[in-house]
Amino acid sequence: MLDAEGSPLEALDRFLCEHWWLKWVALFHPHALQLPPVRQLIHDHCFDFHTWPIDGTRLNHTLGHAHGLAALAGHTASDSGGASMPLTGNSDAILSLRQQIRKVAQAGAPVLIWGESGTGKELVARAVHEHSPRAGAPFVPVNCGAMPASLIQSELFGYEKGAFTGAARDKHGLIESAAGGSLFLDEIGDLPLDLQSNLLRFLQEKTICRLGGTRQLAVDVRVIAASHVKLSQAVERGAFREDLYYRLNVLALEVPPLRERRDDVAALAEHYFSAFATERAAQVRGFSSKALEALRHHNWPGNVRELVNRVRRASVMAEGKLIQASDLGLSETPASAAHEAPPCERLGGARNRAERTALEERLASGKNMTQVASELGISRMTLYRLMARHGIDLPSRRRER
Ligand SMILES: Nc1ncnc2c1ncn2[C@@H]1O[C@H](COP(=O)(O)OP(=O)(O)OP(=O)(O)O)[C@@H](O)[C@H]1O
Repeated sequence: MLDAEGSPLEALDRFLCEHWWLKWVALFHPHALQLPPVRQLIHDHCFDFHTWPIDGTRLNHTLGHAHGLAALAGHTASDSGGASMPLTGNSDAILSLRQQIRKVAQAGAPVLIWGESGTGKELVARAVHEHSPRAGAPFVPVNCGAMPASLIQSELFGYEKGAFTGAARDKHGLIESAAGGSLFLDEIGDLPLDLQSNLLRFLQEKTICRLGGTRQLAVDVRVIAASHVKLSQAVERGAFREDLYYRLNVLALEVPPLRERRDDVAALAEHYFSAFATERAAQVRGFSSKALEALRHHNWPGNVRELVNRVRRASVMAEGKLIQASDLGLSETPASAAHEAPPCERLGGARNRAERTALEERLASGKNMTQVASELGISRMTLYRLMARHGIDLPSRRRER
């Protein structure tokens, strides 16, 4: 329960973004509801809200309802074998992604998730489902890239007895298994063109026809699709139907690569270090600072999946109390490289510019080198070294007399 009286709403908003997977019930004084930011906060984050004085019966009802839905979501996640774990990370990119997921979850339109391999697209799809009104119904993941093209049709749409040799009885397809819930079509770009037409028909008409069948069966399923290739480019190449692309691309979510949200790396590493607690070597207590630095500077071509694998391996193989960079299969970041690497680049660049400006301003004053060095608080040797590094000439008038 929240009482926003006197709370800085921005901090509250951030807190709620970070704890987005909980179902919040707000309690306000009636006059607070006049404030647009409070109304926005309720709209963005709350399952329900109440005003003083509390109506016990209504509150009991709300809490029971919220608890019931949360329990259902928990069961669905474990039934489908998936982790109901929230997205780890507090980078601006992840905060904004969580906010978008929460909004998208409430709508009924298809969702298209784009991101490099291993960035967490499936986790995002599960999160959309678990925060949607469909949370109590199944989440059915299908990897279109991993399934032989010849099987996809019958797997997705099912078949009727006698549809082909060996079809001894009617079989529900995966779309029907997801009834009331969400169907996650991973690597949708790999779906053969003829099946793209069938999927488009399903999205338009909300009915399916089993293989070998003639009846149109109504099925209520929300489609969440994901791709690691930009589908707009696949459309240009003629590999993906343009009409299907527009149907799917109503609500688009982009999951950024890990190298663009390095602030999340340490949190993810700690998270998975704890998650592998039962299988790790008993003496291992955590990461050395050099290991954390190496993690931060690695470029993560395999994104979060690569991080999970490296941390898992290191947790098992580490011999000391602390995981070293070598246990993670990474080389230690040399001190100089640490300053050149992308996250420090901007700071390094700003520092360089400030240094050069300070040098040029002092040198322009026409004072001799001893005076300039002393005003800058450095030795004459350091001054010469810095001038050489910045390529600043040594004009004769500045030369030491
Ligand atoms: N923000 C995150 N917090 C915790 N775990 C994450 C996060 N993002 C990804 N993971 C983990 O990284 C692994 C890869 O994630 P996922 O399978 O969702 O990626 P993907 O983008 O769907 O990959 P692909 O395109 O190869 O199917 C999983 O083990 C997932 O749990």
